[in-house]
Amino acid sequence: MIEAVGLTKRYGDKTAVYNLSFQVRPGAVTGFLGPNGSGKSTTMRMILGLDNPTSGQVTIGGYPYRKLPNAPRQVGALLDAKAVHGGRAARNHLLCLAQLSGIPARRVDEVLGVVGLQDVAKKRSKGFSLGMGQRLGIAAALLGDPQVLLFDEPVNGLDPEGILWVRNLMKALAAEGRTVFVSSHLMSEMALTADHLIVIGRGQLLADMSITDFISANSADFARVRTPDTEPQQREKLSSALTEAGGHVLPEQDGALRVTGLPLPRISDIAHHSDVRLWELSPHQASLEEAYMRMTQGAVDYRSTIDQKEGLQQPLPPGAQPPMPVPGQGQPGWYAPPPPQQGGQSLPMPPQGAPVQAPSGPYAPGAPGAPQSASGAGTPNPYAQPAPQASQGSQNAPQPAAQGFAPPMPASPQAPVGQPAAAPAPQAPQGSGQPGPQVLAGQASAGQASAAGAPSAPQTGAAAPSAPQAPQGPGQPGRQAPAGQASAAGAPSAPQAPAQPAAAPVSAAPAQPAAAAPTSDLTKPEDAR
Ligand SMILES: Nc1ncnc2c1ncn2[C@@H]1O[C@H](COP(=O)(O)OP(=O)(O)OP(=O)(O)O)[C@@H](O)[C@H]1O
Repeated sequence: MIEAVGLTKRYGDKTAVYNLSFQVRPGAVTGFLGPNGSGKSTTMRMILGLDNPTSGQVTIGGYPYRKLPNAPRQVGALLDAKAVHGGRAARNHLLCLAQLSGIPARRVDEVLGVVGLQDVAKKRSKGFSLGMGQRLGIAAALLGDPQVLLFDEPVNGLDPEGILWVRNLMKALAAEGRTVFVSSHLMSEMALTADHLIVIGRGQLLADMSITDFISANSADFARVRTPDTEPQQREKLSSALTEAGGHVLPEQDGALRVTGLPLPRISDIAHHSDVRLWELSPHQASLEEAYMRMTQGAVDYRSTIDQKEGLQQPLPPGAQPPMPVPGQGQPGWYAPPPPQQGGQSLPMPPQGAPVQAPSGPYAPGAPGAPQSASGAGTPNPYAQPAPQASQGSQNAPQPAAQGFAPPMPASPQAPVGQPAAAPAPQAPQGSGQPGPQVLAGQASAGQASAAGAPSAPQTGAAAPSAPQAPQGPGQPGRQAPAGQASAAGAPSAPQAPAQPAAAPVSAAPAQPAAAAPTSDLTKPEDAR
């Protein structure tokens, strides 16, 4: 299990992650979502010990990554598929990583087969397509047959078949009882892959719940009603009748009506009593994408100047006033109103200028049963800056609710974090200038090139150079070394982290290994080479 408590990361005056607390449990695929720049990669880097938290902590199986014995055998990661030595053949690349971790060479061929790169194993990776690079990165993550896997945008660049393969692979890995944490911007893919979601916006926790709960909490069922296209007056008549009955009616682009607030049988009765014929009356639920957009749109930092949130809002008829939010149903104009219990206040984000509110949710510091934040709680909320004057409205500024058709945000869209912060000067390496553990970034599961004579360390997925982490000292295996199995008791077959905190897996007992999943036996020390 991965557990973050009060995790905060600042780069100079830029707060990338703020007071983040969550758990990623074994036996499930946990999706990690958030708009661009919301702090996903930074969080993943902190999980992998590639960045130090400014405050708070994150552990894997109860240990910070750097203190995990034989981490490459316990944790595999794909952060940046391009973080490979391009001049090295795919197989040799994996072989280097395997050697650093004491993984038998035969495992290299296994994972090459698993990712479908066996035919190009001897080709240099610099000639690889984006998708082939992703596959190589996934192979590296699987190399140590780890119990915990992190993937940052794993389907990036993959063709449909590759996407399907990754989806099945993630599910199979989770079904084996592994912890699978995966970020993606592809909502449709997440909807098909993830069991649980952690959503962040501007570095703060927005949601931590099952995918079904997330959709129902951020959307609501609605009905599509269609009257004969040839009789527009029927549509008007029905629209009035439904509104009179307490429904909320919005026009769909194809001429249908989107009705919320009334059950289908009631809509049918009203149509019948109004003597209106129906061509369609169908129930609908918002998609994950709609729910996600609805939740996060106020936390989007980077938005096109021509983006009018098209598709999220119904255009207002000429001269019409924006509808008022409906208590218990949120703001009309969105795909669907929020569920009554949410009252349109689904984002646990602090109001502008308000005192710091720790993220709510089951794992929020201070919540019953929640781990206490080591620090971070009580620190000033970096987002609680004075709101800009309306006249200064920046493109990045979240749209305040006063704009009528903005979605029902919680107390406030945050004051804008502002432009992307210039990267602060990278911190001085604390070590001797060796390529630090960040060389593992691309494939953190296994030692990356440093010890294998590879060129300078590839950085993680983040654009800005993260501070080189202190090497753990010459000769110290750290994450690069193939140290014995984590459980140290010489039981390498059990890649469970020691002192696993008691936390029930989300899903039941691990299922049977799936065919696609790596199942090689890395348990015998003598197998290591
Ligand atoms: N090394 C760094 N120095 C300075 N700022 C950084 C650094 N790394 C990340 N940031 C900033 O922290 C914020 C979060 O970045 P991060 O890469 O974690 O976001 P993300 O959610 O992964 O974004 P995306 O979806 O675009 O990949 C951004 O504003 C980014 O500019």
